[in-house]
Amino acid sequence: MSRKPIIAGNWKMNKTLAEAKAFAEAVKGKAPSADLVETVIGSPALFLAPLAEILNGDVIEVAAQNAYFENAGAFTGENSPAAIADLGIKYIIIGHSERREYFHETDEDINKKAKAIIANGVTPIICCGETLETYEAGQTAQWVESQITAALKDLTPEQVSNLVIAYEPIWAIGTGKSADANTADETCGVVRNTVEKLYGKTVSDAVRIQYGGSVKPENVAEYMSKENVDGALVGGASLEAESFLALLDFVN
Ligand SMILES: O=C(CO)COP(=O)(O)O
Repeated sequence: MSRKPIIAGNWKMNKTLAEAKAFAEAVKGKAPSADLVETVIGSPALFLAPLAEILNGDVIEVAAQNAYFENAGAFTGENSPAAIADLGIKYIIIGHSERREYFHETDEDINKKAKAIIANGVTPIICCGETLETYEAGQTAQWVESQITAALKDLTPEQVSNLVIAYEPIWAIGTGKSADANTADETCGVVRNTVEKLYGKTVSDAVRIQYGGSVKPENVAEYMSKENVDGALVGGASLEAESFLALLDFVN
């Protein structure tokens, strides 16, 4: 089964407008062919429009880092999936552990967001992952299975086939302490088996699963060599243009 690799940067709450634009100008025209790998920049909402404009026609896609689950209304401070879709944005990251922890997002919210995003023709990148405590208690598989089952509730097989899921162990995010490639492969395998149990093998063979947590140019190829790892969701190492582009070198 060959799934197209997908490398996505997640800038989190970093950069000014000038820095975001300079980054886009620096990477424009430099990513490998979209036949080999999909390349995505996850930007704060403020910079989505200028990034989409600079990268219009380039192989690099832009992703939002969040969206609300309503298309309009009295929801001060939120951004709708409809408005994000209207900018030509292809992906929206949802359920990141930082959103779950600091902004109290629940599995139910994430499921509603997934549905609203898909209804607007955008692909969600749905994050899951366990705390250090859960990992050390040997409960990772049950935890991730439960998060994924809740996030996918009521989605159709076709919708799930087109999704991207990111497995990000919380203990490996921004810590420099990455899960080793076999552990990442094993838990991405748990995600795939969960999808298979819910939707069957055709769907689980199609869904793309990223690993995230201290991925760098030096270790990305090892993750990408694993059966169940189809991509990476990268924080720190996606912030500088040179390092971001170096994450794509594994295709050569
Ligand atoms: O949370 C992450 C990406 O969403 C991972 O962040 P780091 O790559 O900085 O560990």
